[in-house]
Amino acid sequence: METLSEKDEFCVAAIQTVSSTDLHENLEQAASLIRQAAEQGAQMAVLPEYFCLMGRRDDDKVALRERPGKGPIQQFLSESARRHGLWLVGGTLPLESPDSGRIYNTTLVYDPQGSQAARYDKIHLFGFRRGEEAYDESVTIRPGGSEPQAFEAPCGKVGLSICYDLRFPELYRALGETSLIVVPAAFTYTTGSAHWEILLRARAIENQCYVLAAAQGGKHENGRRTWGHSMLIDPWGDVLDCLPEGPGLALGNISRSRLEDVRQALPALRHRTL
Ligand SMILES: NC(=O)CC(=O)C(=O)O
Repeated sequence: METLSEKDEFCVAAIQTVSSTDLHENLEQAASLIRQAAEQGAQMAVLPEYFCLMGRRDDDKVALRERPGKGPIQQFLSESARRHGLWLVGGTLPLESPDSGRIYNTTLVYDPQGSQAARYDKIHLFGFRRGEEAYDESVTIRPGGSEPQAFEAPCGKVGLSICYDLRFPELYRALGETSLIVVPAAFTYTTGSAHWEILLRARAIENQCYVLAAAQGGKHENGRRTWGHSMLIDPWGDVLDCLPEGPGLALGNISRSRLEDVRQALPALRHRTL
């Protein structure tokens, strides 16, 4: 495996989708964007939360649940990683849980050979109520255990998190030092316009690492509107690329020397006392 010490830059892409209520249509959209990412040199691609379904009802995703290691969504992810020879952080998909009416909202990671390299079940479940807008993920989703999850890639350690997790900085501290944090997400238009970029940049600055966030972004068939603004942020907190709305990519390089420069100039990670 070629690592960053041999070659300083590792190209990553956040894929933004506007997913519909149709699984096959969504997989086709994802397939085309993964191909575009690979053609533009991405060695790792991240899909957004719920890339395979933005259902009309909250429990539509429960009907789509798969057993670990089995099912069309997992097959699609594994084959896509292998076909394009890239690391694929598979957004989220519904995996069965011990509860009858609830699923895990899970990120699976595949290596360039198509083998599963990591699994993370969303820990923090979104709840929001204001005016007509109301969300309560805990009705259909069982929270994951409190263990943070990461995997090793050629760019170094990659920490996993999903959407609403972004509001809980203790999760990222618990991951330890990472080169990159990935955030598949589907932030609402309301909360995203207020908080999304600030939260992402804060996580990059306080953990002195790259943050790659892949979002849903646009008006969905189910009436929802998501904020989009998929982006790559560097360890100084600068936004390297951002896609405001619509399907597409935010793309850029992870550089070991940039990570080291920021950590050396401002050794905040070493100054922690708690
Ligand atoms: N949709 C989410 O899980 C989170 C969100 O929109 C927010 O935190 O705001």
